[in-house]
Amino acid sequence: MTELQARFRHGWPGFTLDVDLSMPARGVTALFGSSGSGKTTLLRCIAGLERAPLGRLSVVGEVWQDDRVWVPTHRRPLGYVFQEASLFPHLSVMGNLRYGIRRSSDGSAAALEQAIELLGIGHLLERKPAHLSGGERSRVGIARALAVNPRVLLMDEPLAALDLKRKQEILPYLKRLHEELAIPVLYVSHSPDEVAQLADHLVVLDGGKVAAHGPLNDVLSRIDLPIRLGEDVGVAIDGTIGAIDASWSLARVDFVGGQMWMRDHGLPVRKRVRMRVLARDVSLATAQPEGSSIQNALSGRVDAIAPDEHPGLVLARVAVGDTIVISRLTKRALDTLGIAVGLNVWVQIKSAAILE
Ligand SMILES: Nc1ncnc2c1ncn2[C@@H]1O[C@H](COP(=O)(O)OP(=O)(O)OP(=O)(O)O)[C@@H](O)[C@H]1O
Repeated sequence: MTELQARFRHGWPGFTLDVDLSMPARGVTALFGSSGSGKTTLLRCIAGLERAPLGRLSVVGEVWQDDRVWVPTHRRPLGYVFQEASLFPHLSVMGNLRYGIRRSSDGSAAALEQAIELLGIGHLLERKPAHLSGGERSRVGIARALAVNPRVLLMDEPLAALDLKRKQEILPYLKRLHEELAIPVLYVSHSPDEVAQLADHLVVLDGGKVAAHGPLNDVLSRIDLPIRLGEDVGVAIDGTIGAIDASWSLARVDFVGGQMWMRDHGLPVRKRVRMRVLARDVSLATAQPEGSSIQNALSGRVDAIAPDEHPGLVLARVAVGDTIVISRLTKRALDTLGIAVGLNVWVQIKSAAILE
């Protein structure tokens, strides 16, 4: 058994968390859902801060809860990162990191060193928390959680308290965690953008239940989910930089089923990238577009159509080879062009963001 398996039924009057999930043993699983959907309650059950009767939890082969076993929180080798990193003001950064380790049996000098390196805080070790920026404090908070050499890292909206600039500053470090940590990371977020940048897997919670669960793009490309992302509906496509056209400052991203030209961000050929393609930036045509300023036209087939939040709009799911994109179009366009499931169409992608 190599993954994280969690089965809990737990709640209060008016709310029940009712989940039975298997999450991968490494990589970032994002827990996404509206306020009150049970994301924090699920993390707290995993941490042992809530005790769901008849619950079952095993983390990478080790049982932390079942009918007979209950490992108390302080014996669970886990890191928990909250919105606000509550550091001890009288201790230096190093003192704060060491304090976390002393309380755990699993912390090791190697884990501490790796955490300091991963979060890029080596130059801050002697500082007191009062002399750190919000972003630096968050990085120290994450390093402290990692220094105990956890078997799972739980992160509850670690960026929520930061402004946009600080978020941008810290995201590269979170991406490194995603690439370099060999443990499962459960990451609660309200932000579809953050989820698209960081997650490999996505769990969508709705009213305490799992509305969808699976590899990131399988879930993002579902257009039938009750939870709607509004302007943020879209997919994340993994690919590699296939070529650079220096004369036009463009980079070609190759993915399963096609290629797209995008603005060149100086990334080298063969670099793996993730593209975020929002449904509002994707239009459909029934004939191959000519004389269009939109350079990325891909041939695909409509495989589902669903209503959008707005009564005048619909979402169409299109398979471009093995890659799914979503287009948001008006009902009138759908009707006029005769777009229906099974129709071959041209997909025009006006813009896409490269998420390294
Ligand atoms: N100890 C508690 N006693 C009673 N109700 C609680 C308790 N903890 C949470 N709740 C309720 O359970 C529901 C789920 O809360 P939870 O914090 O898990 O949601 P969430 O998805 O993390 O929300 P948010 O995104 O706002 O943080 C909410 O309705 C909340 O008010």
